[in-house]
Order: sequence, then structure tokens, then C-alpha cells
Amino acid sequence: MLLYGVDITSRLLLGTAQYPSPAVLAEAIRSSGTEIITVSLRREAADGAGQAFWSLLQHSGCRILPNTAGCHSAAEAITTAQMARELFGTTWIKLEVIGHSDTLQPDVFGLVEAARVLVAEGFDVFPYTTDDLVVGEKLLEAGCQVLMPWGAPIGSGQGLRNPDALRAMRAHFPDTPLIVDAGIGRPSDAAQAMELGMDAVLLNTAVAKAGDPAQMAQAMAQAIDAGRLAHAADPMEPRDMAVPSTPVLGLAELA
Ligand SMILES: CC(=O)[C@@H](O)[C@H](O)COP(=O)(O)O
Repeated sequence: MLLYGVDITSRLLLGTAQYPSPAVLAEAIRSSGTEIITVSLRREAADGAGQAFWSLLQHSGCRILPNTAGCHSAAEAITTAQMARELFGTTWIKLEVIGHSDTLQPDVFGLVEAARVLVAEGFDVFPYTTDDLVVGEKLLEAGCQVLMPWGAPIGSGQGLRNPDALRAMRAHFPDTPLIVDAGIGRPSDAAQAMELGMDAVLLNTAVAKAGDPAQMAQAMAQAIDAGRLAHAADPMEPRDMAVPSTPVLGLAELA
């Protein structure tokens, strides 16, 4: 998969927050096989995780995708992105502009506004957005080359709340990388996203809060691979009626 001209093999993007310890995070990154980890600039600065966390990220061998988690306006997200570019030395930015504190749903108006400014400043923007086609079009017009529709509210673990909308996005944007971001709870949710034809999945809480994060990271990675394989295999359509799967011709007649 090509993301802003970079060839990426693993289709699992992993968040780095809420792990019980840096060692557990490092283990989860390893067992997920991810090549991209996302880091919140605010969280990083706020909890003073400091040198140990920074060195863990650097030694992970992964590409870092800083994010603007916790920003509630376009202006705040733009400033945070500019700081992230300085700190992490990358033009990649996962753009989050939160519009509602309870649902953490994106403020799509602020998102498009911030995307336009950041693209003009040379950023490669990964917008965390709703599954709305019109917003998706506006983000592409703003210069985004990737869309990250939500599966469900961040941290909810509810899985895909609107698979039909994701299916519509796939049909409407056949050539744009689509990465489901947020709300994945179980490997089956991640597999479902891939079966719908998504290009990748970004998740955090489901791994960080699992009893065994490294094992869950591995399970997610395998589910994503399975879902991708299934999509490519062109699954059958569900039927309303039963259809015998075993031929009845040639059955022995009893009595
Ligand atoms: C880490 C990050 O970027 C989250 O904001 C992201 O949206 C993942 O959401 P979940 O924690 O629900 O997987």
C-alpha cells in the first residue's frame, strides 16, 4: 500500500497510548508487525514520558505518525501539527479536530479547514474523519491523499457501527487509501473492515487495554491479513434461503 509515496506492507497502524508500561508497548509493537505507530504530541508533552518513551519510539524501527489528538479547533490542530513536525522531523500528521467531548466525533468543518492549511504548508495529512462522502470529497479537494473514516467513537471498542457507509466510501473513492480509524474492539471488527475493502486499520485501545496486549496485537494483525485475503477472494453474497451444500443426487434409498 502506498501512503504519500511510501510503500507500506503491514496494514495495521498502532496507537501508543494507555499501555500498562513502555515495555508492554514495545512488545505489542513487535508482535503486531506494524510499520507505523501514531503518537500524540500533547500526551507526549503532557505526561512527561520523556526520554525513555522517545527512545522506545525511535528504536521501534517504525515510521512515526504524530497526531493532533485532543485538539478542539483548527487553529489548535495546526499549531500542534507544526510543533510535531519540528519534534518528530516528519511531514506526516494524523489530523484530529474533535468536535464533541462526549463522542469525540470529528469537527469536520474544522478538519477540512486545518487540512487545507497544512497541505499548503507541505504536510502529508491523514485526516480522522466521519464516514461521510461529502466530507471525504472536501478533504481530497483540500489535498489529502488518504482518508481515515471512523469505525465507532474513539476508545469505545464498538466495532463498525455503519458498515454500509464504509462500503459506500470504498465504492466512491476506489483509488484513495482508506484506513478505518477508531472504535475497533476485537479482531473480528478489524477483519470486517478489511473484508469491506478498506486498505488498513488504525487502532489503539483494543490492544492497549487487552489483558495481554502483545497477544492481542498479533491477533489483530492476523485478522487484518485474513480480512484482506478474504476481500481479494471475492466472498459469496448472503442468501435469503437455504441451499443444500451437499449434492442430493445419487443418495442411497433406504427402504
Ligand atoms: C491513538 C489514536 O490515534 C486514537 O485517537 C485512534 O483514533 C484510535 O482509536 P481507538 O483507541 O478506538 O482504537
